[in-house]
Amino acid sequence: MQPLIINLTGKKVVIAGGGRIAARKAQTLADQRAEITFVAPHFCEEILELSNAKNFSIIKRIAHPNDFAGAFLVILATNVRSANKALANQLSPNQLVCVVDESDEGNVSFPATIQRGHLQVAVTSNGASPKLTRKLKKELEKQFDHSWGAYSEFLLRCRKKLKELNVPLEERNKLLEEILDERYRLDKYDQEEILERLSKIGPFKG
Ligand SMILES: C[C@@]1(CC(=O)O)C2=NC(=C\c3[nH]c(c(CCC(=O)O)c3CC(=O)O)Cc3[nH]c(c(CC(=O)O)c3CCC(=O)O)/C=C3\N/C(=C\2)[C@@H](CCC(=O)O)[C@]3(C)CC(=O)O)/[C@H]1CCC(=O)O
Ligand SMILES: NC(=O)c1ccc[n+]([C@@H]2O[C@H](COP(=O)([O-])OP(=O)(O)OC[C@H]3O[C@@H](n4cnc5c(N)ncnc54)[C@H](O)[C@@H]3O)[C@@H](O)[C@H]2O)c1
Repeated sequence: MQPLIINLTGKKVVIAGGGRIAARKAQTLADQRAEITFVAPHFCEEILELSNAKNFSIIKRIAHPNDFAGAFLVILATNVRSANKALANQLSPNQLVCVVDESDEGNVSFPATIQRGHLQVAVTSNGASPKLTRKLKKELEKQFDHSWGAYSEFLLRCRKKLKELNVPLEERNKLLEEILDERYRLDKYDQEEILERLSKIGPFKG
C-alpha cells in the first residue's frame, strides 16, 4: 500500500450509508472541503446536521450503482455486507473506493491523523488493528504538542524566503538544516533571530 497526500477540495464524494461510520468519514472530508452526497434509506442526526451546515446532498433510498457516476471518491459504509460488496463490484476501476467493512474490496482506506500546522502525521495498520492505530494516535498526540504547529509555520516561512532570495543551494541547505535544532521549535525569539537574519540577505542573481 502506498500512502498519498490528497487534496479533496471541491472533489465529488459519494457515500453509501447514513450511520455512525458514514458520519465519521464525512466529518473528516468536510474538513477537507469536499462536496459530499449521501445515499441511504435512513440518516443519523449527525449527518443531517452536517449536511444542513455544509449544504451537502442527501438522497433518501438504497444506493444504486449510478449514484457514483463521476465521483472522485466513493465510500461504501452501509451496514449490509452484500450491498457494499455488490456496489464495489460495479464501480469504475479508476475511482477511489473505501469499503468500510472489507478494505480489500476497495483501493483506499483512512489513516488516523494528527495535524499540527503544516505537519501531518498519519498512522495505519492497513486493517490489521484499528485499535492499535487509535492507541498510536493518542501517543503521537502527546509526543507532538502544539508547539509543532507554529514551528511548521516558521519552517515554511524560512523555506519560502530562501527560495525567493534565490540563495545558492549549499547555503540554503545549511540553514534549513540549522533550523531543525530543537531550540527553534521551543523558543520564538530564536525563530525571530533567524527571520531577521534572512530579511537582511539581498536577492542572489543567477
Ligand atoms: C483510523 C480510523 C480512521 C477513520 O475511520 O476515519 C479507522 N478506523 C477507526 C476506528 C475504528 N475502527 C473500528 C473500530 C471499532 C473497534 C475495533 O473493532 O477495533 C474503531 C473505533 C471507533 O469506531 O471508535 C473497527 C473496524 N475498522 C475497520 C473494520 C472493518 C474490517 O475489519 O475490515 C472494523 C471492524 C468493524 C466491525 O466488524 O465491527 C476498517 C477500517 N478502519 C479504518 C480506519 C481503516 C484501516 C485503519 C487501520 O487499520 O489502521 C479501514 C480498513 C477502512 C476505513 O474505514 O477506512 C478510525 C480511528 C479514528 C481516530 O481515532 O482518529
Ligand atoms: N471502518 C470503520 O472504521 C468501521 C468501524 C466500525 C464499524 N464498521 C462497519 O461499518 C459499517 C457501518 O457501520 P455503522 O455503525 O455506520 O452502521 P449503522 O447501522 O449506523 O448505519 C448503516 C447505514 O447504512 C444504510 N444502508 C443500509 N443498506 C443500505 C443500502 N443498500 N444503500 C444505502 N444505504 C444503506 C442504513 O440506512 C444506515 O444509514 C458496518 O458494517 C460496521 O461493521 C466500520
